[in-house]
Amino acid sequence: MSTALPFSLSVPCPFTNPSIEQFRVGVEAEVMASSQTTCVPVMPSAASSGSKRTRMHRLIEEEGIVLMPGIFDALSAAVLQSSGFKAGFVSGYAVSASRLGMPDIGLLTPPEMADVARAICAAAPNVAFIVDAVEKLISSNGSAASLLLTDTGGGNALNVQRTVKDIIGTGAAGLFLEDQVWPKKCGHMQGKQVIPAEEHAAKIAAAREAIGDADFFLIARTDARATAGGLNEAIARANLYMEAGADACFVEAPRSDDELREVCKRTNGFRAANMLEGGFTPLHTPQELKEMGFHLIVHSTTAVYASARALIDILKVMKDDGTSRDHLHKLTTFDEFNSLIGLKKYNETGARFEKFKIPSN
Ligand SMILES: C[C@@](O)(CC(=O)O)C(=O)O
Ligand SMILES: [Mg+2]
Repeated sequence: MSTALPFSLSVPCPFTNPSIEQFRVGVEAEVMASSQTTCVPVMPSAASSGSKRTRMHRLIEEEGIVLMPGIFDALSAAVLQSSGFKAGFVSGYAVSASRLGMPDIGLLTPPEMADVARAICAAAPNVAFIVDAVEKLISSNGSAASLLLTDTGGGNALNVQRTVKDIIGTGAAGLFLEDQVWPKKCGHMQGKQVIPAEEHAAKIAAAREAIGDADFFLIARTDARATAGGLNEAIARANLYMEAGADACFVEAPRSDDELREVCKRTNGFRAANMLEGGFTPLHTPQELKEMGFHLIVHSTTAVYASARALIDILKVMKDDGTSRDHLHKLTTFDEFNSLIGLKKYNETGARFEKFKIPSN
């Protein structure tokens, strides 16, 4: 069985053998070497990730840190755009809930996610969206059998390339690609497992190749913090994925401010953080995260939780009172809502073509 990576690493790297034991030895060596470094938030360049400058690179340069609230359908995307956000996150957690009414445990399929992402990008064309890629692996639980399957079939790279091209086709500005074993779970749930680091690095390299010249930003996520290797392994993985061609890394679910700082101190390139209410990671403002050394923030669940809260509350009113008339302040008005979804613009467009109507006598 071949163990070579389909790309070359610019620094000596311990991660070329699929034995997870040897991977851990490499992680420990990296920890020893990196413990000498200090935390200085620096702005990486597009060139440092080996990719070209994209919409997302420009936003990071302009804003210093980019806040991307998670949204889940065309309406929430329209609200995001009208609120003045330049970037947003198409959250797998929230789409799974809104499209399927199901939890974020790997039930959403790639075409369902691409379909939602397409509607979102069309509804909010001024916003740069990062899509939480849904991407099923052929098999990947770290066992010899699964490695053999993926090595001989090369299926993961092909599936990743198809996913990436599908998401580029939706009009999105980038995606998250994560290293969880399928079926994946929300990063703040228990019982997560990750595929071998080399396998995910190969997927990142395959994604980079599929992106080609497209204006598209690749964020490599690792969920290894939740596994036996802990934060050290997660950091080593993030750096490996950056070497493989990611534009930014995302260490999911650090458990304290110290861990957030450690991620910034020891990972290379642009960094993303996830502020999930009720999750493992302490919540911070963009300024606080910027000072730590982050460049991108997803607030994955805020909008879907707020929507659910609003629906629960108003539907209780309806159940109890049978009318909304004493609670209109909790609703948008008729005019406000129509304007949100662009009625005026559609009416104007329609009017421009009315001259072609047959005159009535
Ligand atoms: C970011 C996330 O993947 C949630 C998570 O796993 O923490 C999402 O789908 O919004
Ligand atoms: Mg997700």
